[in-house]
Amino acid sequence: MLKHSKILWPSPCKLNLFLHFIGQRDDGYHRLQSLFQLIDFGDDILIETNDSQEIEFHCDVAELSNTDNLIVKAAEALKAYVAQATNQATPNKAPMGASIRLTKRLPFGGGVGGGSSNCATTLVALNHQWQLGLSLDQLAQIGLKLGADVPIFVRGQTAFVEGIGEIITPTEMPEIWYLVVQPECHVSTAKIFSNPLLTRNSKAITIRDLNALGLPFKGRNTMQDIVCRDYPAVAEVLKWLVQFSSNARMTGSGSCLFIPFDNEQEVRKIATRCSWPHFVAKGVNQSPLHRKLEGFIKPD
Ligand SMILES: C[C@@](CO)(OP(=O)(O)O)[C@H](O)COP(=O)(O)OP(=O)(O)OC[C@H]1O[C@@H](n2ccc(N)nc2=O)[C@H](O)[C@@H]1O
Ligand SMILES: Nc1ncnc2c1ncn2[C@@H]1O[C@H](COP(=O)(O)OP(=O)(O)O)[C@@H](O)[C@H]1O
Repeated sequence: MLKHSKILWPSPCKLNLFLHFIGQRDDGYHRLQSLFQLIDFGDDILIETNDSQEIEFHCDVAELSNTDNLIVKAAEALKAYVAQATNQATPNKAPMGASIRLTKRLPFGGGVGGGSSNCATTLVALNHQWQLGLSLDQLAQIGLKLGADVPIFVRGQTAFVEGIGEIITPTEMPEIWYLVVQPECHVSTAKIFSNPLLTRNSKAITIRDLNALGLPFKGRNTMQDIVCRDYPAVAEVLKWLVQFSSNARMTGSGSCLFIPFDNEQEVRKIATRCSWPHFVAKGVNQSPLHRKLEGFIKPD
């Protein structure tokens, strides 16, 4: 019989240290190249499994407290995948119920991937707690249908990313500090992607070029100029950040911006002068989610 468990899981965020587009697929989706830096800061997801077949979801943010949430969608997608994989003649009767509570710290729709990370954490956590034994590959496949950035969080490693987010090459980055600032506006990802001025033919690079070209910090986010033009609140934060670092940059399709720093004290001092919502956190090569998972799997 399945032993029930109650576990608190981390759901970290990411920063795109550079981001450009090298073409479009037949379905219109843009083929990107990016360095996804995982960050040791994020939401918490508390999962308690139970004997029902129901997914119960609670969240401290009213706006996200509905079944449209990527957490609920992840749990349902996992159940559907298992149901399909199980021989119909001997349907899987194992209880797949859970009560899930999200504590939200990450801005949503800010380009830090909070929703995608919540989705990935739910897949990885429920696979562990329901003892499904699916591989990270299988979980990434399920996740990709729910969002392009989900597989990166399922893999849980800082990585050079291609395709629309499904081609992932882990790479080690210096584990430095970041100040992440959230301008007072929400950027529509779809709107930025549909802007005719967006550069869609950047020169494709290889992972070897990362060092040779001085990337990621010498790279750029090709969405940044368009977002700054359409959203003055983003331009205002960028202007404030560039006085502290020439590497100030937007993450994803915005609206959040960041500056990298080697020195924690220095970045924390700058943060005290920041009047917009913000956080300071460290870049990590391995996701805190996978560190937690390893803790369960490692022998004593
Ligand atoms: C560009 C990135 C980099 O991380 O931005 P952020 O979401 O983090 O800000 C992501 O890959 C964003 O992917 P994702 O988060 O799945 O985008 P969605 O909001 O689902 O996409 C909204 C719309 O943007 C377009 N879209 C999205 C991804 C992509 N590679 N090409 C596209 O053309 C599609 O029209 C899609 O319907
Ligand atoms: N658990 C969740 N956390 C955050 N956003 C969610 C969640 N579930 C669904 N969403 C929806 O997904 C959208 C994008 O979320 P998010 O991944 O945080 O954006 P981004 O990739 O720009 O950081 C949000 O605006 C929200 O409407």
